[in-house]
Amino acid sequence: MTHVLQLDDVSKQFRSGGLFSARTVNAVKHVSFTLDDDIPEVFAIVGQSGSGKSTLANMILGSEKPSSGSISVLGEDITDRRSGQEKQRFMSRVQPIFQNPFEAFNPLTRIDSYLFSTARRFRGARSRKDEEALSEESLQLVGLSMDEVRGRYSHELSGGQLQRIAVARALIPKPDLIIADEPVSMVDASLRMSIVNLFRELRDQLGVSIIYITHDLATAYYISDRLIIMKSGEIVESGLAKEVLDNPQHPYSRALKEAVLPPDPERAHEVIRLG
Ligand SMILES: Nc1ncnc2c1ncn2[C@@H]1O[C@H](COP(=O)(O)OP(=O)(O)OP(=O)(O)O)[C@@H](O)[C@H]1O
Repeated sequence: MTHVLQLDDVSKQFRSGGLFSARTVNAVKHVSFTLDDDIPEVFAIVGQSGSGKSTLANMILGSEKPSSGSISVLGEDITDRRSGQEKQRFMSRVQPIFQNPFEAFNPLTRIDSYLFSTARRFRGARSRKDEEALSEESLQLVGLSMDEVRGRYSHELSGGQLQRIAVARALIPKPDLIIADEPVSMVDASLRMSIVNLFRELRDQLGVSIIYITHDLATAYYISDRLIIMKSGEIVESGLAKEVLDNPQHPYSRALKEAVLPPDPERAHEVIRLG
């Protein structure tokens, strides 16, 4: 069986401070987990600020190198990718969605040009007609259309629309895995559920796996199949979302659940709607 993603005993240390006050931060400690190729899923990484979620995401995206351990995507170890071609192939398989859509899109650049350049780079589009067709196909998957996006700039669209466009852009290369790092924290509370629900729809329609990184246990419980809970760089609990949240074992997971979920977790979505 191939794995979409396999992390094996991954750790990351950062050294910070000056020459005489240097200290080591253990941002990620001995993290292992696997996402199987034949079972697309929404996999949540949950933890509070500083728990190591973004460092983990950056290592999976290849922008940080693990200090130890290995990461492989579809059976290929990503830590020793060399050529530009290999990098390009990897990027088409693993696509990111960032936290702040207003920062992800330059205010002076038309939004459609991000879609068009992704279509050229990853799908070999040669004409405007091809770029439009591939962009339209992806926008339709997120409930938008080229007519709503064509010629517009980021300030003319809402945070929710921009984040949907970011998802559409990430879908153009036909990735196997999407890494969404706090994708709804900058989006209006009333729109959050519709965006996170989109991840489940994409899992079912396209068979793409999604790593949903969040500090928000309620949305994670509501949309993910499996989750891991991180604290100080370590996984303190992992398993099927429902089983972990219905019966948390670690004191930290229990405290987190009590802090954010109503007594009846089936009603988690009500809390989310209230924001
Ligand atoms: N480049 C870096 N240099 C030094 N320390 C870092 C660096 N990046 C992260 N850290 C430290 O590693 C730890 C984990 O940070 P990380 O950003 O991964 O956590 P997080 O769970 O994503 O938090 P947040 O939600 O606030 O981004 C923190 O103590 C952070 O200060």
